[in-house]
Amino acid sequence: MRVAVFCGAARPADPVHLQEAATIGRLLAEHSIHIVMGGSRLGLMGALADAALAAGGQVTGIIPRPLNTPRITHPGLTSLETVPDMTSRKQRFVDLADAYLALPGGFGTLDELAHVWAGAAHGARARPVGLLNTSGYYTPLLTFLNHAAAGGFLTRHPDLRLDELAVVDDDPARLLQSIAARIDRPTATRHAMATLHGPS
Ligand SMILES: CC(C)=CCNc1ncnc2c1ncn2[C@@H]1O[C@H](COP(=O)(O)O)[C@@H](O)[C@H]1O
Repeated sequence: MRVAVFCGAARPADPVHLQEAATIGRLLAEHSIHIVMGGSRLGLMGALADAALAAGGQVTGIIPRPLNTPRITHPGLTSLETVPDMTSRKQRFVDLADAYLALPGGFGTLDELAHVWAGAAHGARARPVGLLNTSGYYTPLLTFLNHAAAGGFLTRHPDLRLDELAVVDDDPARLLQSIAARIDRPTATRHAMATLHGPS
């Protein structure tokens, strides 16, 4: 089972975001969930990958060729795929992932989230999306999405419900548990993720 993780490449103002990225990386690795991510050593991406690899996890980086430099690319990933550009990378995330997780991030993270939401809105097979809402980071975005839904802008696909867009939690283990409950995949994987308990 693979989870695509979207998260910031920048150094966050509050180091709690790096700690939470590391916690998510470790939890995914401990439950043998293969991580697919942007492939960078920078920011939350680096913290997540370092922790997952230290816990024996599998981490695949998908990196656009122009960004594949020693300064940017994580040197220890279990596999690295280069793609021509950012657009191809977003498609690879969709091709590979059984679920998506967004940690705090900037335009790149928002772009990746919007890509999967837009796909679901236009009828692509919906897969669970989790938002790690550390310190309420995503609360303003959720307020905006409710505003957009109230304005009638998110309902192009008749089956799309706003509460299905994302599972939101500020606790990494609880978030992963909620995602696990929604994954339309083999029971063994669901069972592995369902053993996640509480913050650690
Ligand atoms: C110095 C420089 C150009 C660093 C950028 N280095 C990057 N390396 C790998 N993936 C990235 C990079 N920047 C953005 N991304 C993608 O966009 C997201 C992060 O962008 P952001 O920091 O949220 O906006 C990640 O999920 C990743 O898939």
